Amino acid sequence: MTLEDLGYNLELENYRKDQNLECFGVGRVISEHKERYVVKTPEKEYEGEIVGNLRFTAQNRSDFPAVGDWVAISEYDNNKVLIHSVFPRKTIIERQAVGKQGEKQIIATNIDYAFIVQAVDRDFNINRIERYLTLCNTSKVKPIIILNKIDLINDSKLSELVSKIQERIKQVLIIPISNESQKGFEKFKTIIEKGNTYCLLGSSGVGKSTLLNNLSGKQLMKTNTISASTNKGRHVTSHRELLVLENSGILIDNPGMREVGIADSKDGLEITFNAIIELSKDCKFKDCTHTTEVDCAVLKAVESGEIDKSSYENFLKMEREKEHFESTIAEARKKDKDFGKMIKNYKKSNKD
Ligand SMILES: Nc1nc2c(ncn2[C@@H]2O[C@H](COP(=O)(O)OP(=O)(O)OP(=O)(O)O)[C@@H](O)[C@H]2O)c(=O)[nH]1
Ligand SMILES: [Zn+2]
Repeated sequence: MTLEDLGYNLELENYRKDQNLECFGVGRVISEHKERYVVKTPEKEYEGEIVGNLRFTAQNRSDFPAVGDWVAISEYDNNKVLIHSVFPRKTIIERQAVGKQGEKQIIATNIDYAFIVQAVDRDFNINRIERYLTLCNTSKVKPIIILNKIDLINDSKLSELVSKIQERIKQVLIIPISNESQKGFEKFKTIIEKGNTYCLLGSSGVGKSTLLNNLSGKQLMKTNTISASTNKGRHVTSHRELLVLENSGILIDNPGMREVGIADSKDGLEITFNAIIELSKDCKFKDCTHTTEVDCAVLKAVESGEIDKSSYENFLKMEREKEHFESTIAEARKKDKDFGKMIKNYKKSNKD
């Protein structure tokens, strides 16, 4: 295995030279739990710890290493390294931090492509695909739609579903597959390229773990088909969150990725709902909400069928969520500021 197999490239190497990091080794973070990292190099997997300087200069959580990061390291014990710095990230997938309104948490970095996995049975829902697409657009990760479990339907039903998606989502590759019958896998495997990093997005039960096992050629993730326990259908997550696939490519799959929603998606929404955004320039009012206004170009297009009604409703829903999210950030910032002011006044009054 080489560093390139792990996704290393010339751009990263140039950065390393520019920053005079050549005295350090290079590795990729493959898991993180409470500031304990596992760093992978072509030779080994190390336990990683960040150096004090990195901790002290960190402005916030996102300056700490995350799964997918390239880091400058030095070995200090047989299986241990110190992490000195984090290389610039090409892409970032993040979500709202649990319990912390308006704060973000990085789930993974440097992902090139996301497989948006959806099953053709009960799970099939184009709104949900749009949701994940928006996340991809926000994160600058390129999307590919994987339609799974096609063994459950016939070919004509499949082409019906594919054209339904294509009506609303243009220019995204759709690959129908079945883990069960292995149909579609040959084509699927050809799009996975060496040096590229992928992730799996999709709701619970669509077959992500099964797919991962199929791609890795090993049983890495336990899928529970029969489970007597209370948490039925839950898999046991293996320790490695980044793995090098059998033939080529790197796949990141961690618990956070499975719970990801939409965080800050302004630009993302604009790309996903490009047609709506374009039309809204023709609305009579600049601040048109496209709900009740007269001479609203968007509403007109929905009426005439030019814009899909469900796509429009999904757009409004995501806009509302985004606004809510942005106002919680603004509130949190204001609180911080007020607190800062209070401290300042306090210090001042103590001086006087
Ligand atoms: N018929 C059929 N069933 C499948 C296919 N792929 C996966 N399954 C089944 O779907 C169920 C859920 O699969 P998982 O791989 O655990 O789904 P997951 O997306 O990892 O779900 P979480 O672990 O909850 O996120 C299991 O019972 C699988 O055996 C398929 O191609 N066809
Ligand atoms: Zn409008």
